[in-house]
Amino acid sequence: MEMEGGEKSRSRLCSICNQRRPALKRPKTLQQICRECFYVVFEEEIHRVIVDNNLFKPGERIAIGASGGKDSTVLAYVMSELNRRHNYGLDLFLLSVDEGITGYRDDSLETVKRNELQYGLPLKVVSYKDLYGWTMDEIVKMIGLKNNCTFCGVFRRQALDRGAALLKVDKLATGHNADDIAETVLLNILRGDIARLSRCTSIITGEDGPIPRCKPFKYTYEKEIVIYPLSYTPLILLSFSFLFGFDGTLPFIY
Ligand SMILES: Nc1ncnc2c1ncn2[C@@H]1O[C@H](COP(=O)(O)OP(=O)(O)OP(=O)(O)O)[C@@H](O)[C@H]1O
Repeated sequence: MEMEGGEKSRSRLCSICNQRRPALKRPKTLQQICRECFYVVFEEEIHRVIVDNNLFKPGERIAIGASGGKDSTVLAYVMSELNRRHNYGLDLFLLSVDEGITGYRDDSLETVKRNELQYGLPLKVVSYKDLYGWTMDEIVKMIGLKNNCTFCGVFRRQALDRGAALLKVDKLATGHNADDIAETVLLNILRGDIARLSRCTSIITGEDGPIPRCKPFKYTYEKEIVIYPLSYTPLILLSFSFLFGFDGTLPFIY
């Protein structure tokens, strides 16, 4: 995302439609494109990933792991749009895990509750307190801060499986993006964990477990996920306005 000014940028046109002024340089391809073309290519690339990898079958019930963060919020919106536009025939649900972390998850759950209404997707919240009898705050009081992320990660994984079983879904889609996967690859190399290294880039995992998981954003750059809600969509913009302090201007515009 580079800002440029002056005569040179004014004379350029979007390299896709060749009609409008470019609004951004795509971090992924370095193409200079307009806002309108950006949201079309962003959504269509995800559609291609879904189709080319047979991520879903018509009639399936799919839970979207909804943390209230940017990735899963954009994923919920894009999946509900594509499901309608391309007639995937999926029953979509939002599934949130409330770890019981005061000042963190309680805030982001408010975003998920807004998404439930805005996108018209039923929401299921499963909490550590209900599943395990302990909130994460209570666990930290007992064990301290050391290793608490490891506990939380293991519990969350299990809680997502339990929530998915309660919703009777066929698959769980998560908002893991290309940057997350690159980070995991590097971590596994540093740890020398060959088994995980070979698994961590798969777009579908856990097919032999209770609920297969998939990553429709496997090839999507984090920067583009951040740009997407700013670039067009009124509904999703509403979800993010409090995060970005959106004032009607696009920071990446020339
Ligand atoms: N509490 C949660 N409830 C439901 N799903 C979750 C939760 N936490 C994480 N996930 C799922 O796992 C994915 C990866 O989460 P993680 O926290 O590692 O990354 P992130 O980049 O911060 O994602 P996000 O921006 O969606 O919060 C999320 O996109 C979401 O689909």
